[in-house]
Amino acid sequence: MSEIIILEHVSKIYNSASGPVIAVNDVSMSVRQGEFFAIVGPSGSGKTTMLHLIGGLDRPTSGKIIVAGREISSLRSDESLSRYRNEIVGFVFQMFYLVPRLKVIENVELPLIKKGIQRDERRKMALEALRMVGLESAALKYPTQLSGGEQQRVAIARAIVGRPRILLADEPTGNLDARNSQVIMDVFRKLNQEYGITIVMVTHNLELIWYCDRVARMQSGSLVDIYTPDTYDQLIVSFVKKL
Ligand SMILES: Nc1ncnc2c1ncn2[C@@H]1O[C@H](COP(=O)(O)OP(=O)(O)OP(=O)(O)O)[C@@H](O)[C@H]1O
Repeated sequence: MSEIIILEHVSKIYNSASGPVIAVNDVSMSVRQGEFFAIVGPSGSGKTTMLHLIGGLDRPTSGKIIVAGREISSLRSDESLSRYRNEIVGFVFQMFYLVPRLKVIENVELPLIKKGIQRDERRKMALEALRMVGLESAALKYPTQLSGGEQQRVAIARAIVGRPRILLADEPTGNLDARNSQVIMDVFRKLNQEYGITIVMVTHNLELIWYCDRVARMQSGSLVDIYTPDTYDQLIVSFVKKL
């Protein structure tokens, strides 16, 4: 399996009013093509910052980030980072960020308008993305007519409509109950296994790690360890000890 995301000695320091904050501290790791990868850790440990660095939403202070063969840490202009985001990654957040006055299918089409894709093709691609998340039948509804879990599936369809190789998800089940969280994870598993999309997910919820191939644990900006299913018990114990 080849490595689609490589981080080499990556650090991110924010300058806040109370002085510099080391959000990510000298992290080196990689994610393999086709992997379902999670990042866990307590609040403030640097998980979201890691995801933003991988997704080109932010730039590292030092270190190298290579995604799909491109060194994104050396991209200087906002345009080149934005092009990278449009071509390679899709984002899903805890909030769904759907436009309430647009129909579901129109919400899913939005990233394609930015890419200049024609209407008929857009419709086709959006319907296919909705089919991939099992929501084709909701295409003509409005977001407010859907449950929270369904709205998150629409947000996922919007994230994958441009066929990204990597899906980055930040607490994607944070606003959902256990049942809907499970549905979302089943959708991720399908996208990962059937469509080969590499997934990197940040989560607080340790129940979700069982869906993942590997899990990185962050603590105070540092990568403490990487776990595989045969060592998830140790990961859970390390969390319980902190309670
Ligand atoms: N734009 C910013 N300016 C200043 N400090 C920041 C900024 N973004 C993040 N930080 C700080 O960096 C550290 C890591 O934040 P980050 O959001 O990555 O953690 P997290 O593990 O995702 O936390 P949570 O689980 O609460 O979302 C925290 O101390 C946070 O306050």
